[in-house]
Amino acid sequence: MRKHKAVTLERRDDGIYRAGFACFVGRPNAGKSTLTNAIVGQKIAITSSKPQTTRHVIRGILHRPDAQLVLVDTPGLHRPRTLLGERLNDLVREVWSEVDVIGVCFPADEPVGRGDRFISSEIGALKAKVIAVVTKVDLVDQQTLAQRLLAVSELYDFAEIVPVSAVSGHQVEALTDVMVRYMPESPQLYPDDVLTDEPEQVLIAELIRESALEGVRDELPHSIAVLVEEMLVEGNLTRIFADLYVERDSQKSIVIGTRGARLKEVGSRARVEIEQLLGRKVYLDLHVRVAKEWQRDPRQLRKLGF
Ligand SMILES: Nc1nc2c(ncn2[C@@H]2O[C@H](COP(=O)(O)OP(=O)(O)OP(=O)(O)O)[C@@H](O)[C@H]2O)c(=O)[nH]1
Repeated sequence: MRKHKAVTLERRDDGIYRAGFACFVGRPNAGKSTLTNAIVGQKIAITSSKPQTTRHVIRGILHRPDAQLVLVDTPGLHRPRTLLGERLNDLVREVWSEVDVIGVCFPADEPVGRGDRFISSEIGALKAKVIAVVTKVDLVDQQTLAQRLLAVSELYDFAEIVPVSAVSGHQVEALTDVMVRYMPESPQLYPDDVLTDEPEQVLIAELIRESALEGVRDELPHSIAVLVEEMLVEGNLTRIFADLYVERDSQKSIVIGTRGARLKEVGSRARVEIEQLLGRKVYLDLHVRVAKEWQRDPRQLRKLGF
């Protein structure tokens, strides 16, 4: 995933080392997290077929001999209905003002819509170079792709428009090349071996959250938060104690399932992922707790890391 030989040789000719920050934005489900993972080559952001599951700003770092690309993964911008929604939007704007390149993602398998127009109208006055990324091109035929590219080009004066598929890998390298081209000349920003600067606990909490969201009803995603309370390393084993917060008792029963069957599934699925992340054996202890209306309560939000 991180081999960019041909490109690297070409870049090195100009002898300039570039480094900087980039982020992908776009409507929910546009494929931002999957693309971030495809570029960095390791599962660091959380993907899900449910919209708006990426909450924390997670950075993935692409290291090349000629450049370093720091990817900042933001939650989707949306109409805020709760305090959490407002904070998420503030966070998105903060990230946008700090990056060198913004890649606006448009899923090739859906027509350009109101959400896309809204986002394109919000990115105008920033210092960053704005490029368009047409994602999931493996899902459409050439004709549909051509229509999308045209519709996207009419939305905004993008510096570039790059069609990609994070799943097949098509054009992912070309995309990183374009992004690197817009990075400023800069010394290396992070040491070679750093892939993300998110603390382990946050990544683990996100993996648990992703697992808990699988197969639940559409209204639940925003109501689940996960907090890793404790991690104990014992020889080859890491014991993790985590709390899964929901807003109402009824949601608690959904998450737990009949005689705890669902929670057990959530736990085993998450454990496999966490073991992959840590490269160690994991014992996972999950508790479901009700924090009434946590999304509207500043104290609870702070406790849960927002
Ligand atoms: N076929 C195909 N599916 C993709 C591709 N990229 C992403 N997907 C799928 O699209 C869905 C959404 O992808 P995500 O990466 O979670 O999208 P996102 O934009 O980060 O979503 P939010 O966090 O909700 O904003 C997932 O089910 C992915 O597997 C792609 O290149 N091809």
